[in-house]
Amino acid sequence: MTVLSVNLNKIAVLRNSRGGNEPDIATAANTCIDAGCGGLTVHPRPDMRHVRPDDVRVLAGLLRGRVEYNIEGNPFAPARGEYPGLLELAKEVRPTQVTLVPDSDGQITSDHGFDLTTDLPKLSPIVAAFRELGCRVSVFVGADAKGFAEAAAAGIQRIELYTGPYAEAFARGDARIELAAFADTAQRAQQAGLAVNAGHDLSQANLGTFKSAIPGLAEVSIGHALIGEALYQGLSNTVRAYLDILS
Ligand SMILES: CC(=O)[C@@H](O)[C@H](O)COP(=O)(O)O
Ligand SMILES: NCC(=O)COP(=O)(O)O
Repeated sequence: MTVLSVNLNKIAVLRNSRGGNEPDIATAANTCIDAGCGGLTVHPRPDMRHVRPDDVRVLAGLLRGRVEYNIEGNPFAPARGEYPGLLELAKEVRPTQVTLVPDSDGQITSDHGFDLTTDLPKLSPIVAAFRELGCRVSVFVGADAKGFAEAAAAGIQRIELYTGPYAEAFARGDARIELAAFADTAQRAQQAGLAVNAGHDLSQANLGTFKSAIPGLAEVSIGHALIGEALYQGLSNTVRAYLDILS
């Protein structure tokens, strides 16, 4: 069974566009949990465009003992203003999982993973710090990733496959090359003892094909497409509700 972890960043983006608290991230979280998701994901960034540190804290209280909590971010991004840094946030809220992503400042969204063959020496101490807090540690990587045995020895427990290139190829009509690369990477990671997560631009259109190609896929985190699809799938009901009020 692959866990669906719903990424709530886009709820925060919509809310932040106006200030105030609508749409409310706690209501969205409860709705996803009631619908049966196995986890919730947030990706706070120092620029505060998405989910903010206070959201991370509110969700921690709301989720505890109900579903898994996955916090994504760059562990090397320094504290800035209200953003205390990923390790400090994890110290406060003790998520189930942290997913380490090498986002640079100002990046619109995540577009690459860590290179385990060169980044492991700098990742190792921070991985140990997260493990000491009791967090499962996953590292965001691309389809060409290597160095899994060394990553496992450093305490990394999972990889998250950056599926953006797969989603693009699928949209172009032929993702066979990308799927084969991800399947090979997943198998090599699993053979080294790492579990395999995946995420970025997964959607109702492309998820089934991806899941079929990756046996043992542990978790998918999905936000952008899922929230967009929720608008389409809920829009007619909502228009009808307004018409009822006006009738
Ligand atoms: C690591 C990853 O792929 C996601 O965390 C993604 O970056 C989140 O999406 P947003 O760009 O919507 O914050
Ligand atoms: N880790 C990927 C994630 O949380 C969601 O990515 P996206 O579905 O918003 O592209």
